[in-house]
Amino acid sequence: MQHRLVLLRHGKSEWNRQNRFTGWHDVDLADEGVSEAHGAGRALRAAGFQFDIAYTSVLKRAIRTLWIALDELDQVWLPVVRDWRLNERHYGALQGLDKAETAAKYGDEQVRLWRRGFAIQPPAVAEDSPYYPAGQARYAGVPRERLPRTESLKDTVARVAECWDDTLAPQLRDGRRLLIAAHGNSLRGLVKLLDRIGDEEIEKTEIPTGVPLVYELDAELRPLRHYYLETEAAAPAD
Ligand SMILES: O=C(O)[C@H](O)COP(=O)(O)O
Repeated sequence: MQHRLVLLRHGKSEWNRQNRFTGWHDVDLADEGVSEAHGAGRALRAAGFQFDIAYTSVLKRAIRTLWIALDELDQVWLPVVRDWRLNERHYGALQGLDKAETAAKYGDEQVRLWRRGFAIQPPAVAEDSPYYPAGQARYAGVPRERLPRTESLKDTVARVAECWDDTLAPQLRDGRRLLIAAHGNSLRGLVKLLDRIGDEEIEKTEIPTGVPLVYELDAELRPLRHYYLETEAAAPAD
């Protein structure tokens, strides 16, 4: 093993709890999600993990999860980079909708296609929608044409791949130990890249909230194995 990389999906959020499509909406952690974040940090510390740099998105549910985990690791001094390309997938006009009500309105199959179809984009938000990110201060440095009104998983994978190529992989090659606190679909995208999972196959990959996923990589950053740490909140997933 040459490198170890830890991926951590944020703890359960208020809208996860309410079963609402969240996407780029900046919702906070639910109390349960705060507990999950503490459990993740304690599991990492118990397993002896230390990091050189952390990456996260510009959404508070991931940032706060990282802060809590670093506090448990006694590494709050760690350099942290917030990169919009690690944001959750933008869910377009579905953001804010209850997933069950949406299925009742459009049918289970349509919602399944929107949620887990690889190249399918939900309906886009209008440019005057509060869910259109252009004009929000946190995206001031992002060219307007890059800011989505909706995204497929394919779109999300493309921006995560760019972040991997220009930032994450070079850090690993330089021997730095990375902790990445992000979102269900941006991490599914990273896992897809690492494990070379097919466009159809990725539908079966789900990542639990608040459970550290450890990747052991060879010198060429190819995965040798991956595993979840056991946390107080969750036994290792299969
Ligand atoms: O953005 C959201 O709604 C969730 O974080 C991910 O939702 P999904 O599991 O339906 O893609």
